[in-house]
Amino acid sequence: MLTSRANVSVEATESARESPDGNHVELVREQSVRVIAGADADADTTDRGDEVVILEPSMIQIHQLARRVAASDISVLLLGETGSGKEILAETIHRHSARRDKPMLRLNCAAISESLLESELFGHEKGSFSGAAQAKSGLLEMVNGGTVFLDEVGEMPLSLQAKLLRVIEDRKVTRVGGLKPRDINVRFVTATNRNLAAEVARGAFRADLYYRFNGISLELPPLRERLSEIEPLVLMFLNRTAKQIGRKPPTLSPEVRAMLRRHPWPGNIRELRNLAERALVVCGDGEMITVEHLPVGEMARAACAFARASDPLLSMSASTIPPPLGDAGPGRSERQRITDALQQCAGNQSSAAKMLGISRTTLVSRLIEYNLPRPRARRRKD
Ligand SMILES: Nc1ncnc2c1ncn2[C@@H]1O[C@H](COP(=O)(O)OP(=O)(O)OP(=O)(O)O)[C@@H](O)[C@H]1O
Repeated sequence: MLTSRANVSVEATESARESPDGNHVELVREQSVRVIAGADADADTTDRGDEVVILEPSMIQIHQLARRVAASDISVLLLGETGSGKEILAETIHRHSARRDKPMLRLNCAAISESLLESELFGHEKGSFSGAAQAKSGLLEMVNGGTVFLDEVGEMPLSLQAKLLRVIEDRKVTRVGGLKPRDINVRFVTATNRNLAAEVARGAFRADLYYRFNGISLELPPLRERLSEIEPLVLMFLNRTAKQIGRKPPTLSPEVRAMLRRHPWPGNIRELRNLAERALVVCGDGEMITVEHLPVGEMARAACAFARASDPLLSMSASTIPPPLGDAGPGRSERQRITDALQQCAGNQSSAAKMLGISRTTLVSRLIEYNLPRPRARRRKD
């Protein structure tokens, strides 16, 4: 059974509070951090024993497929944005494969130089290059019988791609500076956040190696398309960090919950984890996490850069709203002017943009930048 709603419970409590204007009492729903149950034998955890949250139907499907695929020896290519959980999926594949009792080794192809990458993969003989004081077996030899996880494989230099292809086809590896080919038996799981097919098309990645790696590809959706997982993930990270530093688990304010759902999470779960850990250390013990505990400016900038990168129209619209005469602070007044204009135009974005003297796309980018809710499109009456 995959990690499911059953063991990712979010406890909700309701409490009565005076409204901000003091005129009435309102019910406030707070979600408190769940107590993470001990991992059951079949639950998904990372190799470090951290709990993995998988709630979104698309994610459940991918992890189920990964487990099915794990049983065969087919090579698997994992696609998805940075921080979306490719390494965790690679671990799942290894753990559910017949190679589970052998090692799984990871190599980040973007993190080291070409020559080091080659000697890490293939090993080297003594004296084969300056600094090679000892002979060293490479990853492919060391992991024999197990799984090699090549992360960011799209960054692998073409010359090394050719050598690796040879190794895969011959199932033999020769150390750098050596002559003796050694038998190897490894399964490749590779990952990239690039469009590898496009890299092949532009000649930056070898087509033959791409087909070797891409026995089957699994694509992880970005976190912004996994809305049901955002809050449980935040709560899980908060709970974990609170435990580590001996704090009471905090709760989330309704504004924070809304903000977390609106943010596009360009850094995906890694970004969310950092944000949760930071929020916990800046808020008081057992306090509710409010917007003040979040790096709002940083989030807005990241959201804006993301919107620009994913919408060429936005990147072309360089116009800014001209500041009105006598403005106190440009950031605050611009945000306020947008809110006012939208209110006056009953949420009609085109009219509000006209009123502000900017294009509709600029208005949308400002809404994202200032973390303002986008008004829903109205239906025309026939
Ligand atoms: N479903 C999940 N539940 C809990 N934690 C997760 C989940 N997915 C990812 N994480 C955590 O988020 C962080 C990033 O995940 P991971 O390293 O697997 O992403 P990635 O896609 O391989 O990133 P990159 O492309 O940058 O290498 C890790 O700390 C990981 O433990």
